[in-house]
Amino acid sequence: MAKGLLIVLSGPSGVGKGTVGNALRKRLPELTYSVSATTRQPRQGEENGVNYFFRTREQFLEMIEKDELLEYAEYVGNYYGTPRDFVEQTLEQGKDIFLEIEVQGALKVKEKFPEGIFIFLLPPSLDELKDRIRGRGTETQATIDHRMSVAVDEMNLMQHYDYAVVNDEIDLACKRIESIIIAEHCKIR
Ligand SMILES: Nc1nc2c(ncn2[C@@H]2O[C@H](COP(=O)(O)OP(=O)(O)O)[C@@H](O)[C@H]2O)c(=O)[nH]1
Ligand SMILES: Nc1ncnc2c1ncn2[C@@H]1O[C@H](COP(=O)(O)OP(=O)(O)O)[C@@H](O)[C@H]1O
Repeated sequence: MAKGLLIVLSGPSGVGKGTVGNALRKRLPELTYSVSATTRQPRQGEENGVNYFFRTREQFLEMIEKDELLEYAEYVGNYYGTPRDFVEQTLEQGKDIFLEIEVQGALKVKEKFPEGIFIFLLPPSLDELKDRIRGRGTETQATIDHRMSVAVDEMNLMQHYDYAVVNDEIDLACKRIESIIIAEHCKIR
């Protein structure tokens, strides 16, 4: 049986990865989504095992030690990582798996899965990006400034990706991602 496709959506904080990822879940319910582990505190409405596996720093370090993570990154003071077994089992079953992760982690996944499909989500402009981070209301001014400076560095890594998708409108961005997945399945390998 052919293996599934590993699809990675990445891009700067606040660009809309979570929003587009959630919209995609509704449009493409047959796609399997990886749930990451993190040491950050749950935000209102977030559920353990659904949005993230919320873990203590000790638990996370143990996952690293046991090599249970496909990749992990420290991002704005917290750890985030992709549980390895779930990704590998999904691909072995011939199903596609979708990861929504930040840029450092995506590049580590690329080293292990160069055949993956790497999609970079872009904001319509940097001003719009700042407005989105601020508008979400989850950040203080200091973390907004930090996230913006990280975002500018992250944009420079776009060249390592296969596709660039502008998140101007959520529906359009989803349609572009859906089209990429369809095209990749039609590709002669
Ligand atoms: N490397 C890596 N990054 C992740 C993972 N899960 C989530 N992220 C990224 O971590 C960053 C921060 O996530 P979060 O705290 O939920 O904030 P938000 O995505 O900016 O709302 C985002 O860029 C996520 O895409 C993961 O498993 N590995
Ligand atoms: N296409 C869009 N147009 C307008 N606002 C958007 C769009 N996509 C996302 N947003 C808003 O931008 C903010 C950041 O989105 P989020 O999904 O949390 O980003 P990320 O996961 O990349 O950090 C949220 O307030 C979200 O509602």
